[in-house]
Amino acid sequence: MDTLPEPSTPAGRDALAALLAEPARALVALDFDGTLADIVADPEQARAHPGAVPALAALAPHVASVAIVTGRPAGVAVRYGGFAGAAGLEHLVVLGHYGAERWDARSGTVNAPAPHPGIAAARGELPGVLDAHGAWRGTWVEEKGQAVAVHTRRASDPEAAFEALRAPLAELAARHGLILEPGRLVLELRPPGVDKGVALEAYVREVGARCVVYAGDDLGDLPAYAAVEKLRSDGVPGLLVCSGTAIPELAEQADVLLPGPAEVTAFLAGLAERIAG
Ligand SMILES: O=P(O)(O)OC[C@H]1O[C@H](O[C@H]2O[C@H](CO)[C@@H](O)[C@H](O)[C@H]2O)[C@H](O)[C@@H](O)[C@@H]1O
Repeated sequence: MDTLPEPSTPAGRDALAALLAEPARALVALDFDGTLADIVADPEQARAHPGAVPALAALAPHVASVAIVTGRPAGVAVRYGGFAGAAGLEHLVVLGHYGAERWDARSGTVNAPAPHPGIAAARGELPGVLDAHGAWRGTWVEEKGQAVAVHTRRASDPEAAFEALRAPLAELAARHGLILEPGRLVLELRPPGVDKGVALEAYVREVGARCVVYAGDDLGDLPAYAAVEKLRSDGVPGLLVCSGTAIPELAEQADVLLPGPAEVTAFLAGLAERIAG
């Protein structure tokens, strides 16, 4: 990316200017699937764009921190991202399970809470609930450890399966003290208590960032966007980047709208280049 895209809003332009003026005080936080990795039919085949690690590694030494904030288990995002042991990413942090888990490149370890008992109970009932509501051909269950997700992308009618399963899965989640987290053709049953907004705000405080960039593509990124809006109202400049237009609410709020992970990667590389001069 020879020239950085001009943010479409005054707040976005202020944030980009603040970042370029004082990069050492900035946090750059990114979602994984759909933002750094292309959306693919099989979630186990998702991998970071080949330019993502080099771009993040070029940027990281210039900013206060680079973090991945994902709905994936932290260890899975580290593996699919190719983040472990990457030169330049020695301080990378991955906040997984919407912030409930954390992997630190410094230690190479994942910190995770005790599993919520509702997950095992809901998992046990899930096949019966799926059967009772159409047993959509091609529906796939992702075992996430701290959560369980029902994917409809490969169902015979992905949107219809998503809509048909939404209410029964919300009911199953509620019965076991869980919440239903909807995403791009995925319905996830997970413990309550944390979201990407809570995680982002806490991490901003931890690193003392005075400027934030957040990039995302999905419904689960809306709380992070809201956290950036709140930080802005507290005087911390924030730049909202959206990858793709799958979620119109996100695209409409963004200061910078990019087509997908290839362009997000180019944007990160462009930032690094501009900062390095
Ligand atoms: O917070 P994220 O990093 O964006 O993770 C959100 C969910 O991403 C994955 O599902 C999505 O990507 C899959 C692979 O491209 C795609 O097949 C699926 O339709 C998408 O919803 C992942 O499987 C989930 O566990 C994450 O919560």
